Amino acid sequence: MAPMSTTITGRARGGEPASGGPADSPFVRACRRQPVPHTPVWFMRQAGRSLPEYREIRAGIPMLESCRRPELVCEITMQPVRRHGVDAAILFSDIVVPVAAAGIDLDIVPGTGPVVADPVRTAADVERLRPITVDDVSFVDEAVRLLVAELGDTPLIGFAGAPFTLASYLVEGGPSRNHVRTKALMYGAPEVWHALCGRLAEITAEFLRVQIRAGVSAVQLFDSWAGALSEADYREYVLPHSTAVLTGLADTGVPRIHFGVGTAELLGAMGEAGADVVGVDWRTPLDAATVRIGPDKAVQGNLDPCLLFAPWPVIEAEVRRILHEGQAAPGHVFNLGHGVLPETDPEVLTRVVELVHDLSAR
Ligand SMILES: Cc1c2[nH]c(c1CCC(=O)O)Cc1[nH]c(c(CCC(=O)O)c1C)Cc1[nH]c(c(CCC(=O)O)c1C)Cc1[nH]c(c(C)c1CCC(=O)O)C2
Repeated sequence: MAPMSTTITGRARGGEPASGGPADSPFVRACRRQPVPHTPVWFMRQAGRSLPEYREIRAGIPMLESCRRPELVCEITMQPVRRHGVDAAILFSDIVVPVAAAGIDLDIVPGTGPVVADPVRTAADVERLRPITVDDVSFVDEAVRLLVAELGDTPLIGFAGAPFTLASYLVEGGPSRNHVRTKALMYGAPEVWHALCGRLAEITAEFLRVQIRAGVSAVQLFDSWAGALSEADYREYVLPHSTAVLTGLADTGVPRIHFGVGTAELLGAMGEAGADVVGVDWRTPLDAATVRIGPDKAVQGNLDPCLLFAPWPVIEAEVRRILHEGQAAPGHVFNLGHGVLPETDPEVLTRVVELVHDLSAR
């Protein structure tokens, strides 16, 4: 990793790629559907419990507290970059960080996920979500600035949770299998639902703008649980809010990635929300996904995270297949179809990075 010796000048503005720097990296170029020297690769949840160095440095520090310490965020974000040689870093944070900053009392419980003390289910509850400014998440601003200086030519991905996925945690009060209460609110009190998602869209957009102003090279909007919806309901209840977030960032010129799980039927609609890149899970081959998404967007994915537990020849064959199918798209960022599982052998991840680079070298 080349240390950064001068000020950052390589970042793209207004969609014009500068030469050198992260804006000219294979990852950002692939997002923009430009020619690349090799297919770039990173992994969702690459920073986390699969790494012994992560478990060591996090020991005794609660998750949300870790997200609020810029030096620690910087170190955890760097760990997978150093170890695996991935083409992008992703900020160590969580989708509920801006919601906590907006005034919602919540915690991230190990082995469970986000837990909300008083779930949001009425119009009065929605009022508890106040808008955020950079001052509410100054630790994120600081962490991104530290990272951009340390990463040099390696791009940093900022991220946020999309309104539906955030709303699901807020309405259910925690992780949910069927999103029953969320859907009950959506169908039963659509005006409350839209007010909630409208506020979440504003918070999310500001959270992403803070990261963009601090220097991230791309952003990913995680709508992890959108696959629970039919396309018709997605279009009616979710798409307007995700569109507000993504199209609201168009003026920044920073590539936008939009990802969800189980979204085979939603890929076209998710692309319409204003993404440059659509993330695809392992259920849909990338060539089929490209037909649904259209020829003007790149794709990201889509190795099944469970495949990393298979014998190496099986993994190798799958990586080859995905690289081949990814050629149907105008740009391909190699990734998993969802996050790295905590039990994953990190050495396998490193080998996958090498393999993707070797097989795709042009
Ligand atoms: C749904 C969602 C959440 N958080 C996130 C999503 C969207 C992505 C997805 O679909 O997986 C996003 C997220 N959360 C985290 C990142 C860090 C960056 C990365 O390396 O990808 C990112 C991008 C760190 C984290 N966020 C969390 C951890 C684990 C906390 C720990 O290490 O103790 C990490 C590394 C906690 C968390 N936070 C959440 C869950 C479901 C969990 C796991 C709970 C558990 O199994 O312990 C909510």
